[in-house]
Amino acid sequence: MKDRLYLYDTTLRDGAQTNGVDFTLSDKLAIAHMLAEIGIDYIEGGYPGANPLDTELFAQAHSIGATFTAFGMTRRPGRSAANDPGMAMLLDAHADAICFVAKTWDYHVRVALETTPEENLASIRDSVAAAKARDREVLVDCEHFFDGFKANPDFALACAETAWREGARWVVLCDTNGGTLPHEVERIVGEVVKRVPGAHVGIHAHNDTEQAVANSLAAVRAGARQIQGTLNGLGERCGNANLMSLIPTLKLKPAYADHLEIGVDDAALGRLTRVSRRLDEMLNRAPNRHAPYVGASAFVTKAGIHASAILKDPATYEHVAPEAVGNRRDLLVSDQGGRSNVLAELARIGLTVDKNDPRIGTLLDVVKERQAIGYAYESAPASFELLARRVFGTVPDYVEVLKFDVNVEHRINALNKRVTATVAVVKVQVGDGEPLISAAEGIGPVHALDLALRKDLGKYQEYIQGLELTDYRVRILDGGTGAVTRVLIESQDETGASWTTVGVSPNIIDASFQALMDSIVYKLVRSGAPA
Ligand SMILES: CC(=O)SCCNC(=O)CCNC(=O)[C@H](O)C(C)(C)COP(=O)(O)OP(=O)(O)OC[C@H]1O[C@@H](n2cnc3c(N)ncnc32)[C@H](O)[C@@H]1OP(=O)(O)O
Ligand SMILES: CC(=O)C(=O)O
Repeated sequence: MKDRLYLYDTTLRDGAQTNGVDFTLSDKLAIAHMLAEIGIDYIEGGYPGANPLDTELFAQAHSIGATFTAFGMTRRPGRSAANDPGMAMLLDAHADAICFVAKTWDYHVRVALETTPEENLASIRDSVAAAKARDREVLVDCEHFFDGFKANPDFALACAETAWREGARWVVLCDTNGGTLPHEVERIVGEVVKRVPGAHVGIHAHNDTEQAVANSLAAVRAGARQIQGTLNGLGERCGNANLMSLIPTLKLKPAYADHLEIGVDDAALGRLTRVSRRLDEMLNRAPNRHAPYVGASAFVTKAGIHASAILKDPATYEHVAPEAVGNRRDLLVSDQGGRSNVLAELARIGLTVDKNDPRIGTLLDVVKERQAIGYAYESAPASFELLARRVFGTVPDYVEVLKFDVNVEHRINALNKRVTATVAVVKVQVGDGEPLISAAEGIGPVHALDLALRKDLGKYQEYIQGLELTDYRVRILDGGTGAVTRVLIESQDETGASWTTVGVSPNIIDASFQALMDSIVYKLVRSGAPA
């Protein structure tokens, strides 16, 4: 029989304290449903009464499917629970549970609360009793517990024990300032569980030494049975324990999975990567590619020696299977790779090639030469695909660019306003016909060039109608022989497919033009345009 370990999500409360994060009400509702769907036991919605959004959330969020929890502080010193407006908001909120934050460090009681240790203990007692009287499940977040324990263990333990004896189901030990180390957490939680049963002890770790996940696991090793954390590690300052790392660890690592059970099933585990990306999308943040388990690079290898072994058996260089968390494996082609990376990439793009084909070596040499002058094929798979298809002779000569010209003019117009006008002209040869000349005005040189290029490609025009440039990134590189510019362009088409191409040149317009041309030719190849 496995021990049940409970997961408590505080994305909507501590996560809302993240610098740069501002949830809307619909974000909060969507996140709450997403958390319930993956099997999180407790969802802390926010702090009713602290702001109109959180108050409204508790009016609207019903039947979430997890224990929906309201957060707030214990009664203020010198007031009764019945006469504390903050407590009243908390007790009136439509929540299944109430989580009180309580002081447990005597220094904080003196300096921040400006009261006595006895009054703090009374405040914990009264607050828990008031919530119990309203039939709520009660949790007490013991703020600064670890720092408090180091300064005055008797007082910190008295606070935790008071909460427990008054009927709190959970006494949650908080590493509020995030400075405690795993061996300290394990030792201190070990002391707490002698006084409060581990089945009622939780951990709330902040990530200020990047050990919030390790600290949470250390607490579990010492007997704690609730972990508080957030999606993608959101939270005050450096964040909270990242549930996207904790959940797979608890599910997939025998040290935990063999004796502990969480509410997340295997199917939900397989949706974790999607959940993580969805949160970033809502927050308009670029996902952390290097996030453990769910990051885009978590199961990607550039190294040739690794790729060669992975092709034989992925377990050689993977600690868990990417599919378990809904992620995927990728072997990239770059200057760090060998024939195995190239073969894997050729298979991915659907080019069937004998593994002894000498052109594999040729392609690898070209990639390495071009990476040395600034190309980055691992970031521009569409340009790699074109390069590979050209080496294997499968890209038709669709379009030949005979000339292009960009003119940027800055002037004062008839209304006495300063204006900058950019015009690009492109001359291309398509098949045997007359050369085609197109001009376009854009908001900048690359925009103008893009518009002119795509204005008239003769018989290929119909294939590129839905093509759109969606991102443009420039980096100046110093390769030792003077600065060169690397341009990465992301494009999208009417099917929603997107791809990235690269151009490199000492001249930014030239680099952009190469990336634009690769994007167009890639689209023609994708669309199966005839030669
Ligand atoms: C470790 C954590 O993350 S705890 C959660 C922190 N999150 C937040 O603070 C976000 C939401 N907070 C808020 O919107 C506001 O701070 C409110 C509405 C809660 C309170 O606002 P205000 O009444 O204006 O008080 P203010 O924020 O200035 O100060 C907090 C007060 O609570 C008191 N307090 C702090 N913790 C506790 C506690 N655990 N129990 C009782 N009182 C407490 C402080 O001593 C201070 O009292 P004072 O005004 O007499 O000095
Ligand atoms: C409660 C809380 O967020 C903390 O102590 O860090």
